[in-house]
Amino acid sequence: MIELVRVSQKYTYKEVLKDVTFTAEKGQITCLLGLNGAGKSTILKTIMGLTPIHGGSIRIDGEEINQNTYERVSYIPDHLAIPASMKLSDALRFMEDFYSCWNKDRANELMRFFDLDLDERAGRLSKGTAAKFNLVLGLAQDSDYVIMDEPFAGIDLFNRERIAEVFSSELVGNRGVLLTTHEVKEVEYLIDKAVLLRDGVVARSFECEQVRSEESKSVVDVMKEVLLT
Ligand SMILES: Nc1ncnc2c1ncn2[C@@H]1O[C@H](COP(=O)(O)OP(=O)(O)OP(=O)(O)O)[C@@H](O)[C@H]1O
Repeated sequence: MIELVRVSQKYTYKEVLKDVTFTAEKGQITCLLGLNGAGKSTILKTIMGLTPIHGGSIRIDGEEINQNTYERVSYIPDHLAIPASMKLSDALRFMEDFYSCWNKDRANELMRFFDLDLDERAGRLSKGTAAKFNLVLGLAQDSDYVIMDEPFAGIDLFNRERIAEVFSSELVGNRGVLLTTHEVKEVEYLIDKAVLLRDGVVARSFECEQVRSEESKSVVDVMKEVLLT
């Protein structure tokens, strides 16, 4: 389980996260939701140790985050971070050399799943194709958790559906997924748990199925109630 306990974070004097507490479990898709600037990307970066925290703690399967825990978590940022001139085949080779947890078979399977061309260069990919290749780079690592920042941003409906398919496939399997998205209406059927953030504070976190059955509300209904009032 990824566990944040009373995490706070500041950029210079601005307090961006305040006492953030929630968990993201293995085998579940947990979604961080909130308006622009609520602190979603900052939370993902703190879990990956990319930005320091000023209070609280972050644990992965009970262990405080450290160099070893990063091996268990793969991070898919909101942009493809490889040189534009690099061929996809070279990027895959680079990842294989760099990551001991790289799963070559899964990488090949994902390339086929998304129908990606090994000879294409990163800089020539459309936004949707770049997003798919970004998922390949993240999901081909044998990690226990996958963290994704806006995997659906700017992607057309049909490509979004193709990307969403991967979440319920063996390619994600029993891993824990923590993601952010603004496309909640379209993908809420995928989400097990929602964590609503308002101005760096967890305003509510809930199991989506429970809210559907007990309160007859969708995730968007709860978001409107909690974030817009
Ligand atoms: N490097 C930085 N320096 C200073 N402030 C920052 C920095 N990065 C983010 N912030 C501020 O932290 C707050 C949270 O930003 P963050 O990117 O985490 O929000 P978000 O919920 O992911 O937003 P969005 O939905 O627009 O992507 C914002 O007020 C933002 O201006």
